[in-house]
Amino acid sequence: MINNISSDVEVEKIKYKVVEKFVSINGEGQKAGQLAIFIRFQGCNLNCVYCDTKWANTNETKYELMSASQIVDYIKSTKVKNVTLTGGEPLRQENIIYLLKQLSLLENINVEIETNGSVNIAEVKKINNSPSITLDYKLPESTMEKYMDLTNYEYLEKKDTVKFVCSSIGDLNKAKEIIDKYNLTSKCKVYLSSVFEKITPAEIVEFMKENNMNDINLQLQMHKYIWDPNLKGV
Ligand SMILES: C[S@@+](CC[C@H](N)C(=O)[O-])C[C@H]1O[C@@H](n2cnc3c(N)ncnc32)[C@H](O)[C@@H]1O
Ligand SMILES: Nc1nc2[nH]cc(C(=O)O)c2c(=O)[nH]1
Ligand code: SF4
Ligand SMILES: [Mg+2]
Repeated sequence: MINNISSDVEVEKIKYKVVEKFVSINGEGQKAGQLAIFIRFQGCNLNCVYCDTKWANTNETKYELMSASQIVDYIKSTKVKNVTLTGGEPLRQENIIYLLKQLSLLENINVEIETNGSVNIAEVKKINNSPSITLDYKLPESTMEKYMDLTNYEYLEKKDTVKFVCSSIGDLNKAKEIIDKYNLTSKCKVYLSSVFEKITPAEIVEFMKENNMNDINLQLQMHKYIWDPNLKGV
């Protein structure tokens, strides 16, 4: 994290590793169906079995080094008002808090971060006009459950989302247990999503009906239905 940034020159030296940036419709989350700018950062501290962006996580991946002001200029050039920061794991980018502060100053721009649930969000929440957070809880079949930082649930606000990406009925049972234990529906939005081609949306709906899961949203990754699910940049 960078403290006491003293000059514009110093600030321009801070660079973020961007593996792709594009405009599409948001296929996920509270702004699903709306135009959004995607900034995808390189590298991740986890390795989920189902990860659909493993290519972004390797050291060999080509990336563009962008300063906060270059990212801001790109955002302004698109004339699109929703921004999704994703990856990889965006909150593992060095000095990401500085970028988030710059983005929080932009008028009429709505910023959200997709984060994996293992990184503490306390510093993000200290920012005025902080971005909304979509916080994954990595379920057993991801093999990454042991890394979840459950202290993050103290900071959740109505504008945030906890998302459970499910591969099986076992995962759904675990999601329900966590939702109930932390009373998540009273704190923020709660989404259930399917690992593409591992469990059908119909099976998730059946589970929701059987378990009276009110105040919870089923989420489909819309972009994977619109385009080839393996296509980058959409
Ligand atoms: C690629 S991740 C990047 C952000 C962050 N690392 C995370 O895991 O939240 C963005 C979102 O895609 C979800 N995702 C990744 N692979 C998926 C798949 N095969 N099916 C459904 N969702 C997937 C993740 O769970 C996460 O919610
Ligand atoms: N269209 C589209 N919507 C998305 N919403 C979240 C995405 C992500 O990879 O985090 C994503 C993505 O990759 N594409
Ligand atoms: S945390 Fe996100 S980017 Fe990292 S491996 Fe899991 S799904 Fe992929
Ligand atoms: Mg994606």
